[in-house]
Amino acid sequence: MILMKDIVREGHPALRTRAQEVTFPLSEEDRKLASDMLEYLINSQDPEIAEKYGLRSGIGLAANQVNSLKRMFALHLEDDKGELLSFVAVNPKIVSHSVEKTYIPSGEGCLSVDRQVPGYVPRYARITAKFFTIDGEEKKLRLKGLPAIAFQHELDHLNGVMFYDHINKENPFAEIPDSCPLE
Ligand SMILES: O=C(O)C[C@@H](Cc1ccccc1)[C@H](O)SCc1ccccc1
Ligand code: NI
Repeated sequence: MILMKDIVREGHPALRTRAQEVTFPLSEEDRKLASDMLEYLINSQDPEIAEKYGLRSGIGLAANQVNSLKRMFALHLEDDKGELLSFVAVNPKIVSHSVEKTYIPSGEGCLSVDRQVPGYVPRYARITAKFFTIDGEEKKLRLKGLPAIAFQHELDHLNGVMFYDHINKENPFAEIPDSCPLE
């Protein structure tokens, strides 16, 4: 199982390196990595397991964060209708997005960042995402709200981008044009 010691932190080169596309069929190693990443998120959201193993709660985890430069990330969260979104996205892309932006008023955090970095992180409010499942099936999802934000946060990791790269350096809480805060 993935533990906090397996998650690389700021300063590790993997967090600033673009991950490489995965080829199908996935190797046994890649399938295990995908399964372990999703398992981490599920474990981290279980209070007993999280306390027992000292896991920070996460709704997303990208391969770069466990020092693997493969274009894969896991998401495990409920959408605003209470539907569970739980999958590993392989070779994910945003194929279209709204002009309107959104942001979390309390800012974003990251399992690879052991500090608070205050400020608004502008994200597209709605996205159409395409990715492959670990079995090579192509999926197309329209996301909004926290799922859309999480997808963008994780896709950033695959491109070596950290959430605070998007924060206005002059004024971290400057109004974001054409945006609506996450409810
Ligand atoms: O480090 C990661 O990639 C996991 C991030 C993902 C994330 C951050 C901000 C906004 C959306 C996703 C977080 O640690 S997950 C923790 C979390 C939990 C609930 C809501 C927001 C963030
Ligand atoms: Ni992160």
